[in-house]
Amino acid sequence: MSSSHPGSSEKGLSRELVGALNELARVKRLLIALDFDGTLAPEVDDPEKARAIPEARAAVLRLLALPNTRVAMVSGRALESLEAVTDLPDNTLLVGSHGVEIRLDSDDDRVPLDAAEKRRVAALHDVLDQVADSFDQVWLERKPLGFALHTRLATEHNSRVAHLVARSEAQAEVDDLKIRAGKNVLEFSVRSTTKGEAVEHLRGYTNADAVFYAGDDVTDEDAFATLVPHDVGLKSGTGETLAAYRVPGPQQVAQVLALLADYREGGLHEQ
Ligand SMILES: O=P(O)(O)OC[C@H]1O[C@H](O[C@H]2O[C@H](CO)[C@@H](O)[C@H](O)[C@H]2O)[C@H](O)[C@@H](O)[C@@H]1O
Repeated sequence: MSSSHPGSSEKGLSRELVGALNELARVKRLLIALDFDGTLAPEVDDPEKARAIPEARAAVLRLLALPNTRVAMVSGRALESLEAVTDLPDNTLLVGSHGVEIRLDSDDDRVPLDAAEKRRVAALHDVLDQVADSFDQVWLERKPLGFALHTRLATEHNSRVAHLVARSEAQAEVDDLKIRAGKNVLEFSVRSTTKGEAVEHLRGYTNADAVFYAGDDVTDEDAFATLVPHDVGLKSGTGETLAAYRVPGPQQVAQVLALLADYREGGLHEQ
C-alpha cells in the first residue's frame, strides 16, 4: 500500500518499519500508546509551553477518529499537566505520573493519597525544596505523588551534584521512594507504578489485538518491555532501547503516525 494522505510518506523510513506498520494497521482492535515530551513534542525549557508538533497532532487526530482504534498518551507528567499540553478530544486515554493517574472513558482511575503517602510527599517536598534552592537554575515541579527536580538550565556540574544530593537526601528521609532519571530531570514518587504497567492496563482495557508504542526516554523502556510479537515499538531519538524501530525525533514520529493512519484508513475502506 502506498501513502495517500497529503503530507504523509514512507520517505526516509526503513523498509522494515514500513512493513511492520502495514501489518499492524490490519489488526481488528489497535491501541496506539504515545509518550509526549521528546516523542510528539520537542523539548523546551518551560514544560508548560511544550506542544506536539502540528504534524503529530494532525496524525493523532486522524487516528482518534478511526473505529476500533484507541489512542493513549502515556506520560511522566501529572495528569492535569498532560491534559493541558496535549489538549486532545475526550476519547483520548490519558496516563499521567508514569501510570499512577489514569483517565479512561468515564471517571478516572486515580487512587487518592492515603495519610501515610501525604506525609511522605510532604517530607519529600521539604528535602527537595531545599536542594532546589541551593542550586542556580534548579527547580521543582510538583505532582500528586511526588516531584520532578528539573536541571535543564543548570550547568552540567550543578545538575550532576543536585541530582546526587537530592537522591541521597530524599532516600535518607523517605522510605521506599521510586526515583527515575529522565532527560535533565530526576523524578521522585511515593508510588512505584511504571509506564509498562500502564500499557498492560490499557491493553486489557481496550482489548487490543496489537499495540503501537512510541517513546524517547528511559522510562519508556518499561513500556517497550511489555510489547509482544505483532506489537510495534518505536524509539524517538538516541539511547539504548528495547524498541524494534528507531527514528530521529518528533518529526519522524509524526510521519510514522500519519502513515499508520493512511494504512488504517485504507484498510477500513476496503472492509
Ligand atoms: O513521559 P513524558 O511525557 O516524556 O514526560 C517526561 C517529563 O516531561 C517533562 O519534562 C521534560 O520535558 C520538558 C519540556 O520539554 C523539559 O523542559 C524537561 O527538561 C524534560 O525533562 C515534564 O516536566 C516532567 O514532569 C515529565 O515527567
